[in-house]
Amino acid sequence: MTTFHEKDVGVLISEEAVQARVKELGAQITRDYQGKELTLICVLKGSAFFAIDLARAIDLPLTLEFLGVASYHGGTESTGEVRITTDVSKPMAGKHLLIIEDIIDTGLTMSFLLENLQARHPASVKICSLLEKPARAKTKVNIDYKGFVIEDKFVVGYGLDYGEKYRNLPFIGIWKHA
Ligand SMILES: O=P(O)(O)OC[C@H]1O[C@H](OP(=O)(O)OP(=O)(O)O)[C@H](O)[C@@H]1O
Ligand code: HPA
Ligand SMILES: [Mg+2]
Repeated sequence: MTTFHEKDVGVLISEEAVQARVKELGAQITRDYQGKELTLICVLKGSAFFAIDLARAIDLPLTLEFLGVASYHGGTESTGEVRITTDVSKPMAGKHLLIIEDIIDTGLTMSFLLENLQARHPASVKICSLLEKPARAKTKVNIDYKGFVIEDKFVVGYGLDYGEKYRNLPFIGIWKHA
């Protein structure tokens, strides 16, 4: 049992609930992309755990790409400046892209990603996010595959960090000191 977090983090969405929802999303994506060549864009670092679990829940021959961006720099507020830290390994032209995110909070990261990827002339771009926090939205993002809508709390776990910590918790938790 992991217990290091208990003073600082309370459970919001259990490991079981997260895993059940990942399986449902995987089944839905499998149905929707039949006959298409799917490329999953795992947005580092936050979506790494979700993207890997989701990839295993999709019954299709897919390609996995990693794209690193950062704007929170370990804190609880977006700096508003999104930077690419690692780019994908191949041209994205003509591909069916599904961007995988852990959370859409202000929406600034996803707006940046959409604009950046659309400029590479893919066949299609859709969005899959495990979490949406609508209370903080600064720009409207249409999420094609959504895991859970959450309240206006800073969350950690299952890829999400505070100061680079807590990504390895298997559940979504609320950071108690924000
Ligand atoms: O909707 P937004 O307000 O833009 O917030 C969402 C983004 O912020 C987090 O990334 P972060 O910049 O913390 O980098 P990380 O994934 O490496 O933690 C998260 O993983 C999303 O990518
Ligand atoms: O609530 C959050 N937690 C961790 N990282 C984040 N990045 C955007 N929102 C969050
Ligand atoms: Mg972060």
